Amino acid sequence: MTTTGRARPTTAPRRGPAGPTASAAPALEVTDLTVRYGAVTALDGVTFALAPGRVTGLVGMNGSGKSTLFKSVMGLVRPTAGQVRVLGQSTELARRRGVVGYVPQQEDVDWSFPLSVRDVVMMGRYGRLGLTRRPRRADHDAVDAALERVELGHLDDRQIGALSGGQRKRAFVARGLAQGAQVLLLDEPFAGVDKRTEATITTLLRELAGDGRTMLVSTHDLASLDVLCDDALLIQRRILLHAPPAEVLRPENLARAFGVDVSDARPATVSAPSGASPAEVAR
Ligand SMILES: Nc1ncnc2c1ncn2[C@@H]1O[C@H](COP(=O)(O)OP(=O)(O)OP(=O)(O)O)[C@@H](O)[C@H]1O
Repeated sequence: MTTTGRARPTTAPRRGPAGPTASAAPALEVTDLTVRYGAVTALDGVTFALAPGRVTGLVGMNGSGKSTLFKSVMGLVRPTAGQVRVLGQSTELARRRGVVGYVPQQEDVDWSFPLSVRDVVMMGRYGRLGLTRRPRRADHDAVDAALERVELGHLDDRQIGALSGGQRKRAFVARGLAQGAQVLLLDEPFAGVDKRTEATITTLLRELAGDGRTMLVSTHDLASLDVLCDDALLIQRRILLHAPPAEVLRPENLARAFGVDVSDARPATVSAPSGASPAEVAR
């Protein structure tokens, strides 16, 4: 399986808003989810469902609740109200069974920690290790397969912080694969990576969706939204829109989410000279 160096895909395979898997049970179902941190309401009645095998972008300004949504799906924050089901299971069960995986934001990780790439990917197997916590043949095989899938097999002994930004993201995707995650949450996987690396990660995520995995990806890179995603969620504490990328990128919809006129955000005109996306400019 080769992903590195592939040409940038021109667009995500179109499945339409309903798609062939629309009749399948949702891979991720969020119902009336409200999360408050003291006086701050981070999420307010969030409701949506994702069908299996789709890549969905999560688009919203800073502080709109994207990370809180991810943490809720991972069972790391307790909802004030509402519920989350992953493949029909509670968040606690889904996390224990490893069916949901998380690729964190760059700044949420201590990269100086003395762990190799292989150690990080092996973490995906922790839920399956016996009392001895000693990996068995099947665990090593799963880690090898995951590393190969993301093309990091040759760097497995390297300290995790000694990887490039894009390689670090791929290492965490591999952790999710080793774990057997069917639902992957990726928190800004394109932050700080160059265009070529972005294309490599995009191709990898599209391949994983082709296998039937479901991905929710927060991104400020609006120009690439329709290359990566089948659908997008526009969020501002609540879900403003759940639609194909072209619809979400309509200036009037972006203006609702960002509170300013970001009409330059249309894909054809989005490449601002600074390289910053309109969403980043709008911060
Ligand atoms: N632990 C916390 N305690 C109090 N308030 C919090 C906490 N975590 C987040 N918030 C607040 O909740 C709101 C949503 O934050 P969240 O981190 O989910 O947004 P985000 O969309 O991920 O932002 P960004 O794009 O900057 O990562 C913000 O107003 C934030 O200040």
